[in-house]
Amino acid sequence: MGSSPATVLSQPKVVTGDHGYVLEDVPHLTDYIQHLPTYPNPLQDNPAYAVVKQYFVDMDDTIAQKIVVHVDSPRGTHFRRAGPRQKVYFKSDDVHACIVTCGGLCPGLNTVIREIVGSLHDMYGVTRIEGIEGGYRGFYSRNTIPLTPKAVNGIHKWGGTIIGTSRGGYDNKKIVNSIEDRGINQVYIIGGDGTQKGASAIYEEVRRRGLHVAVVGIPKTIDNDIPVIDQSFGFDTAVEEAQRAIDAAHVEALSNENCIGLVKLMGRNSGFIAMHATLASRDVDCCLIPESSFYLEGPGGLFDYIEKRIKENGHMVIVVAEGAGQDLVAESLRTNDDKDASGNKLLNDVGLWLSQKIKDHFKTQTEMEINLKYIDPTYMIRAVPSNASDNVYCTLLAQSAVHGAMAGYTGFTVGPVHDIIESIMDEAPPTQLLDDQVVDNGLVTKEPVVC
Ligand SMILES: Nc1ncnc2c1ncn2[C@@H]1O[C@H](COP(=O)(O)OP(=O)(O)OP(=O)(O)O)[C@@H](O)[C@H]1O
Ligand SMILES: O=P(O)(O)OC[C@H]1O[C@](O)(CO)[C@@H](O)[C@@H]1O
Ligand SMILES: [Mg+2]
Repeated sequence: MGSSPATVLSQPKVVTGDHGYVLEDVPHLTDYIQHLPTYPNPLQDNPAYAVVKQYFVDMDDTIAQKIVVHVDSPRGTHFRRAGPRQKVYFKSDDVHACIVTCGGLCPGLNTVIREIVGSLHDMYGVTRIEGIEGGYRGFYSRNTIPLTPKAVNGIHKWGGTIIGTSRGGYDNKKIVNSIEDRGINQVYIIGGDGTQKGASAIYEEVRRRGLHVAVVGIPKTIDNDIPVIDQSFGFDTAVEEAQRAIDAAHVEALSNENCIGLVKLMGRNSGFIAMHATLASRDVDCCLIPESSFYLEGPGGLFDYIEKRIKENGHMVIVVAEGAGQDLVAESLRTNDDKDASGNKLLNDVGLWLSQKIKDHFKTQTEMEINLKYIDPTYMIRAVPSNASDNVYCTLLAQSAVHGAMAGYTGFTVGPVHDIIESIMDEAPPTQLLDDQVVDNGLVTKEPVVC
């Protein structure tokens, strides 16, 4: 087996075809290692799959990013479909896999860990799987945790991550040295935008060294702020959990005179949790999100609206995403330039600030006496185990990641596009709204489809 280490950053693999067809392909080990041996996929001998007629994904299957088209639209961007391939680029006995979780907690982390272990073990007969403890820094500062099917059996019922997580501590050279020294050849990296930027750089360094190592990212963010994919895992659970806080705020608001129930929900740069929880609840009068600015005073301002709703209804419920109104908070509090260990800007507490502003306004500017009940369930919505639908989703993601690595793909992430799981080039996902999302009256919505 010959290898030729690449000296420059890998180029995006883009394949074009007729009628404006574009395939954003994912890197493969054979892009930089020649003459890699292949093996038949052991799944073909697995009795569990004997009844399935076509189990393997056709090598040419790709999925269109946009499914709303016009008669003369170009075929547009496509992604490679994830799933098991007929040929694999690792002998099961030779696989030495590791899993790491980084960034904030998210429901479903343990399910993904469990299902990576289960897929590697049950589908491919892999027995050497280790957990990297406490995020990226664990690669070079901690011992690994052996992950067997028995060790991970019940963990999908628990919140958090059994291997721990952290922010900061990213050292590309030390991490890749550790991968090389330990003889690890499959790296599963579960985390958000920061983590995936780190994963992409790990892939580049692995490639530069010409290593037979597959690097796979599994996108995680409770904020659901990843473009391209339909939804991130744990989001459904978080929205469900947020309902409890909104329900409590509504009960308080209903039961007390002139009462405002105010709930702050997670969402640093995006209001997806706040918006979905609002749409699901139907008890929320006003939802404030980072994507849409608002103002407090004067006609059309928030105070004006609160006064109107209280007069009409005797109560109201407000949901505010943690990243909303940061410009306004910064005007009245000191500018906060603090950052967390990963370099993320630390936000001012919009919930407390808004509570105080509303109370002050009604006390000093109106005759109306109000009651305000503030609920901050921040960590409660992400420290819970994943719900049933997230569990199924996490399982599919984990299986797709394992199939992709076994098939020799590397430097990619997996995620659903139109409910079909794709392999997507591993590059930093920007945290911004997609083209087909519209902002209207403080609410962000995906463009509706009429069937
Ligand atoms: N640009 C980057 N390059 C390399 N590593 C990074 C980069 N940004 C962040 N990291 C590393 O990735 C890890 C996780 O980053 P971060 O704390 O920002 O969480 P995240 O993955 O974005 O998840 P969350 O959704 O919780 O924000 C940290 O160890 C951090 O040092
Ligand atoms: O307090 P921590 O653990 O840094 O995490 C808080 C952040 O994590 C997130 O949930 C993203 O994972 C953000 O919504 C939030 O700002
Ligand atoms: Mg992040």
